Amino acid sequence: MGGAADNVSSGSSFLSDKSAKIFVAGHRGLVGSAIVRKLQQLGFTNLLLRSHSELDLTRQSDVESFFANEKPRFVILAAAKVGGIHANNTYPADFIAINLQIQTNVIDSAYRHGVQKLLFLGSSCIYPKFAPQPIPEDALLTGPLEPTNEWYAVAKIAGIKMCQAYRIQHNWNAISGMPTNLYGPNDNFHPENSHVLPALMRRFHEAKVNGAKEVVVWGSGSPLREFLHVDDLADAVAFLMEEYSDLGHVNVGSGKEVSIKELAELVKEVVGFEGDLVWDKSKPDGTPRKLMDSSKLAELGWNPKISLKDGLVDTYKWYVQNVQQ
Ligand SMILES: NC(=O)C1=CN([C@@H]2O[C@H](COP(=O)(O)OP(=O)(O)OC[C@H]3O[C@@H](n4cnc5c(N)ncnc54)[C@H](OP(=O)(O)O)[C@@H]3O)[C@@H](O)[C@H]2O)C=CC1
Ligand SMILES: C[C@H]1O[C@H](OP(=O)(O)OP(=O)(O)OC[C@H]2O[C@@H](n3cnc4c(=O)[nH]c(N)nc43)[C@H](O)[C@@H]2O)[C@@H](O)[C@@H](O)C1=O
Repeated sequence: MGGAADNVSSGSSFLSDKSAKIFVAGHRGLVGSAIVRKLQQLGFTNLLLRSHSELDLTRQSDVESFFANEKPRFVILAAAKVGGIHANNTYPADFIAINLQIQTNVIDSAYRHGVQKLLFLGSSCIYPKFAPQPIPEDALLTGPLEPTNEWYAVAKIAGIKMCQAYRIQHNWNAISGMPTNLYGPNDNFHPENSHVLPALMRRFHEAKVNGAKEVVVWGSGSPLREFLHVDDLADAVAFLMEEYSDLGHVNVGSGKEVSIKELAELVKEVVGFEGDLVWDKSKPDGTPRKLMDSSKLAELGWNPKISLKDGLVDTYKWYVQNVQQ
């Protein structure tokens, strides 16, 4: 099959045709749902959406038939096996296998069925555990990974490299964005398998409602993390689809870091829990620090807008209206 090489030079912009067919893979998740909201705000009218039960992206022949039949013009790949430190550490086989399957099937089928441009989403965990801070894009593959999520990270690194390889060999327009830790509406609030921010929001909320005196928080509280509201990420994705078509992956962060202790205090305040924090030091801390250098994206012309405090207030409002019992 011919692939999409001709489309790289077609020159038409992402934003110029609001009737272009765009496949948003993973549209019911945290990131995919924010991207759908953003594209709808921008006026796109032809979004191609399939739930996991309608199309299992780990099934190569189903993905192949889907692309052959639907022939989307753009693809944003936000479907993945995703979880926090505990899930990554407990299900390493799922995190490496499912992610390799999804991204390999989608990227290869998209190329072979004439997709004009694809954006792959990785994660800040691709970088070495002890990378220089803030972490520049060229820190990739310069040292050992954080053991709690190396399986997921290896899959994500393979995704970046696959996009680069298809660009080099086929002149195909595949790009990669590396978001920092995200949060917002439609996050996963599972008590064990979620990321820290939704986990704490739920735990503090339930403690407040039940009149509990204390809440357990994992680890030492000292690790530093950078958080970005998912609506900012969705805005950056639309920006990259329009403005960026090159080999290197692009960091997408807020540029602001907080310790897990500071985050816990902030979530506690936003939720309105008045009890104490108890630290469970038997749980892993993970990477000590993970602040990305997002100056490449800033130089291209994009910057985040939503502060952590405002984003937390917005997310807690959403949680109370949509998730809590
Ligand atoms: N959340 C974060 O903090 C960060 C996320 N990212 C990246 O952003 C992307 C999206 O993450 P996020 O939105 O948080 O994850 P979510 O878990 O919220 O959403 C993932 C989506 O992928 C779908 N999916 C999973 N497996 C399959 C499958 N086999 N076939 C079809 N669909 C599938 C899920 O559907 P279902 O729920 O039905 O299984 C869900 O809609 C990922 O690539 C992730 O690596 C990067 C950095 C940080
Ligand atoms: C986005 C990124 O997310 C994962 O990496 P992580 O940044 O370590 O993610 P996390 O949100 O799960 O934890 C952050 C910190 O917070 C502490 N912590 C406290 N209390 C809870 C708690 O209740 N739940 C969780 N999950 N963590 C807690 C926890 O011990 C850790 O020190 C990757 O696996 C990978 O998926 C990835 O790319």
